[in-house]
Amino acid sequence: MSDMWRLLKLLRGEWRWGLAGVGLSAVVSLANTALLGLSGWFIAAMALAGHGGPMIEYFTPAAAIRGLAILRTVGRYLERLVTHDATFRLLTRLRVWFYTRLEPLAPARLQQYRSGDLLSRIRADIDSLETFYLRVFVPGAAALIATPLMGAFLAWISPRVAGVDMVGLALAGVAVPLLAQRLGHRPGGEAVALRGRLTADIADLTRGFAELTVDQALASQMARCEETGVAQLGAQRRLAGIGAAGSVLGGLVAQLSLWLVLLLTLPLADGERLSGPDIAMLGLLVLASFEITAPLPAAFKALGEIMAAARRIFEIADAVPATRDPARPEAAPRRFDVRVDGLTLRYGEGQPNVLEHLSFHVPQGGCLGIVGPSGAGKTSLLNVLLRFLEFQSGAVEIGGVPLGALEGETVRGLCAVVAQRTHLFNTSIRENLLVARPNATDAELHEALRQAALLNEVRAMPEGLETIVGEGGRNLSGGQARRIAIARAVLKDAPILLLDEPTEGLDAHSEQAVLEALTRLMRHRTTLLVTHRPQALRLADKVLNLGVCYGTSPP
Ligand SMILES: Nc1ncnc2c1ncn2[C@@H]1O[C@H](COP(=O)(O)OP(=O)(O)OP(=O)(O)O)[C@@H](O)[C@H]1O
Repeated sequence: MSDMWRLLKLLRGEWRWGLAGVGLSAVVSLANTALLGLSGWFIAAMALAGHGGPMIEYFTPAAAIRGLAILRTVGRYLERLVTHDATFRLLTRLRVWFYTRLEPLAPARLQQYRSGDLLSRIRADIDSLETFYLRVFVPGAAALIATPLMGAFLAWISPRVAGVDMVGLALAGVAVPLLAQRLGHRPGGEAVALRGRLTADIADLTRGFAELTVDQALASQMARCEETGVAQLGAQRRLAGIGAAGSVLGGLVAQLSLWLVLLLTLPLADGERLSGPDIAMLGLLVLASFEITAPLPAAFKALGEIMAAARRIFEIADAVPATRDPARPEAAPRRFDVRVDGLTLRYGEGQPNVLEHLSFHVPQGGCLGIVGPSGAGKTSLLNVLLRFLEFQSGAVEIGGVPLGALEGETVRGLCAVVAQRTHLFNTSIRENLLVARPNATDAELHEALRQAALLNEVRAMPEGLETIVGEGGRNLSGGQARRIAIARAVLKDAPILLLDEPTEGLDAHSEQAVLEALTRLMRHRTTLLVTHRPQALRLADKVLNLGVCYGTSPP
């Protein structure tokens, strides 16, 4: 119930549109029911008049029928317009809300999620929440408004007919939907979880296509995707079956109510307490009134799926970011030496310390090489400096200002990163460079490429700066991708450089080109260089061996 309440609260921002949609939906349902009832009465009355029965004045009912038909058509059009507009507004609001919750979690708190699963939450799960408004909230609230009005009108003509209709509507609008919701709870949850798993499996398949092909594991990964797909299809099929059974049951209740109303009212016709046309009208009113509750079984069947999607969204939205910005942040420092004093870091309660009592000082413009075995905490240290991770004890300062007193954005604005893996977007070299400085001129881009020792190679490409780098930069060599990262760092012109294995995986020739570019880049910048390559380590003034410290300044 608390998840449902939170979902309703998310609608709050669009409550005017929401209420307009509900109001229009209720009006359309009532107009439709009245149209059918009145038409039945009119046809029956006209038929009786044609057979010598009482004469009727037909202008008024004929005009009312036309009016109701117009109201129904225009109302339905407006209802679609308003509810769909409200849905798009809601989707925009939800996606922005979710993104603002998601962003501070990256990267530390999102590492536990598979990227495909996250994508599924951002896209498909949010779409499921949209269903909550269109398929659950609007028809449910419209039924709550229209049903009492319908009951009051019928009770005015015949309390017994009203009683039958209300019992029928309670069965079709409450009991059947609740049953559908109960039955749909499990397959709905399964369908959402399987959808996330399938997206993640497919993302793994496409990303790791080359490796899977080489290791002859493509068939097994595809079989895995197919297995998940089949399971998801099974859950969807069960849900569709429940929805269909709900509709059938609702229809059955409507038909039974009609028969019951006829059984109750036909004897009254003899006593002339109800005319023949009145009976036709009552029967059709009762039958048409079930249109109000018709969408509810399918909607409630979808509730399990919707709530499972909501829980997946709330799980991310409620996660606490790894670092919090201070309430009163300090201004960016003017000096850029880095001091670490007694730093201890672990990834969670009960987890071992990754870094323990670590101390060093890198003077402004100096370069500290960092070495250590795999798992020693080199990347974790860089992530602390980027304010991606909070540490347990000790002090970290940039230019004498404690890291915790600065906003994450400020800290990251002071740092440029060149890592082993450069994220390249599947677009032109120009766009990939503009990430670092969106308003850079062509001359600045060329200068950055020159400093990164990449200008001649880009000029030799037929498309030059407009060359598309391909998915994950696959049209470029590893060395070229690394030098794009260096060109980005040049464009960013940040005073602190964090280099994480910048020459790893490169051949001797590419390594030399990257090292020359790095030497230029590091001039006048404070650098922390994580590497185990002897060539790269020569760039460092001092070396810190995580585990064994030597050559570092005293804290
Ligand atoms: N998100 C995380 N949650 C829990 N433990 C983590 C997380 N990230 C890293 N670790 C652990 O922290 C330790 C240090 O990892 P880190 O990646 O910093 O080491 P590293 O020295 O950079 O290793 P490598 O040279 O292999 O990249 C490892 O034991 C690793 O398993």
